[in-house]
Amino acid sequence: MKDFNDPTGGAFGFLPLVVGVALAVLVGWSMWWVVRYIRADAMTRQSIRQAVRIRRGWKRLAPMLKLSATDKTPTALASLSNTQGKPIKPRVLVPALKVTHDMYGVIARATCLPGVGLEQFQKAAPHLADAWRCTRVAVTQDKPGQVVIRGVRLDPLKFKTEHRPTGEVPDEIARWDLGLDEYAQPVSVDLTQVPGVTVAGLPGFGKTSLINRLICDWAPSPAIQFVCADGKVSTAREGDYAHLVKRMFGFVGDDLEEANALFRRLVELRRARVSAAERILGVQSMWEVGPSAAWPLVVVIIDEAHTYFRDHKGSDPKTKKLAALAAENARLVEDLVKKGRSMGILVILATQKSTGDAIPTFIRDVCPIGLSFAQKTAEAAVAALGEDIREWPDANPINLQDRSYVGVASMNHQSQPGFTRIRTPFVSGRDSAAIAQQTAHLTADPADLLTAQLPGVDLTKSAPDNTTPPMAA
Ligand SMILES: Nc1ncnc2c1ncn2[C@@H]1O[C@H](COP(=O)(O)OP(=O)(O)OP(=O)(O)O)[C@@H](O)[C@H]1O
Repeated sequence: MKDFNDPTGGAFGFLPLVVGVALAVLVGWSMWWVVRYIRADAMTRQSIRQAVRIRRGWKRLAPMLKLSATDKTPTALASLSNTQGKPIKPRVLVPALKVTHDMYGVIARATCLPGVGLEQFQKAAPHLADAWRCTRVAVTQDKPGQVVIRGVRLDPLKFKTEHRPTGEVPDEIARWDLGLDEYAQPVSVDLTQVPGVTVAGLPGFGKTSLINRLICDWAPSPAIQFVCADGKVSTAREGDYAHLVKRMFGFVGDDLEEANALFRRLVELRRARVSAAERILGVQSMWEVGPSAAWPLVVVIIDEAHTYFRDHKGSDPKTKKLAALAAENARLVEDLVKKGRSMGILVILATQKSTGDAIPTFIRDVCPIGLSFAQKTAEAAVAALGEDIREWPDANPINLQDRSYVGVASMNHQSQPGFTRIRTPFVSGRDSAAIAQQTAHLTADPADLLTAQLPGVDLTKSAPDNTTPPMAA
């Protein structure tokens, strides 16, 4: 019954209930954390403890690192309550910090303050790394008024990872998931509108595994077709692509003449597509409408590319013929890289050779994305990634020669300055074989798809750019 003499209106009657609810929430929250902690692996537990330490120490650490601001203007409340006219102490503002964790370390989000923004946090990053006991700390800004501080306790580049392809059609066409960067953030590149990619590196450091992943992730899409020239083998039954060949509409080994015929066939496909684009797609660039099963993105993989381009020196007829074939191969591949993009042709060139002629510079320089696994010399790194790598010593692939860096590559992307180091995952031969088997029925020759859509039309005649290069002597 309501007590009309109680001036609090009976509010204290609810106090036990409120306290009870608050305690229940606290116990529930603590239990949730304990369960989370117990279920986590050893590395994640360390990160949880690290995150707790960071939260606890932040109020003291921030002013020491000049990551605080002093507000000298008294608040309205302080002015009102200051009846004795004493000087009011300025307030020290500390950025609010929210910290989450993962197995490698912590991700903290801090609010900016007047005079304390991205620049100040970036300057303080080495000291934050020391105070938080991190191998490295990076500060970025993902929205105004807030910075993201990524601290890694362990070097993500040194932890081997594995990727198991799902066999599902990718959500986004032409997105290449590469792995994790040095801050354990996922790295992927958009290969739409990209004419070519180069992949270099010492033997056995992960080039093939990287390309395997691309094929396995993309193979379930009928809008993508693959073709391969592998200079390391003589037949498709040998080597790294033996199990993937089922998902390829063409394959050649180290025979220069056969490779030449394949490259010519692809250049002819490019020309036929140029003449058919308006009629079939209604636009001049495939990327305006995107690839489809009828007009698929053609991924041309040229592995051990130096086999096809290397200079053959000698005056005997056989050597002369090889030299002419190699020169023509380079011209044909240059054509594909320079003119294939808008027609939906993407060329991926891989090589373990570390000299400038492995992938001719006139081809390398038109490939906007370059990746290099370990290299032995500075010159080899330049041959793989261009002159700029000299200015980025931390990312130079000559520092990746330790076996713990098998699977780690340095990448440059023409749209961004600098280089990113990436831990790429291992893809097992068994998994890629299974994907190739499951998706083999999707394999189709893009030239046949084209003629099926325009029966009776001679696309080689109507092509505006129909001068097929002369056959090698
Ligand atoms: N991303 C990776 N993570 C861990 N280990 C890897 C990775 N990639 C490759 N490896 C290991 O290295 C071995 C060689 O890899 P891969 O065949 O991809 O090298 P490669 O650079 O293509 O060599 P080559 O130039 O001789 O063809 C693999 O069998 C595997 O044991």
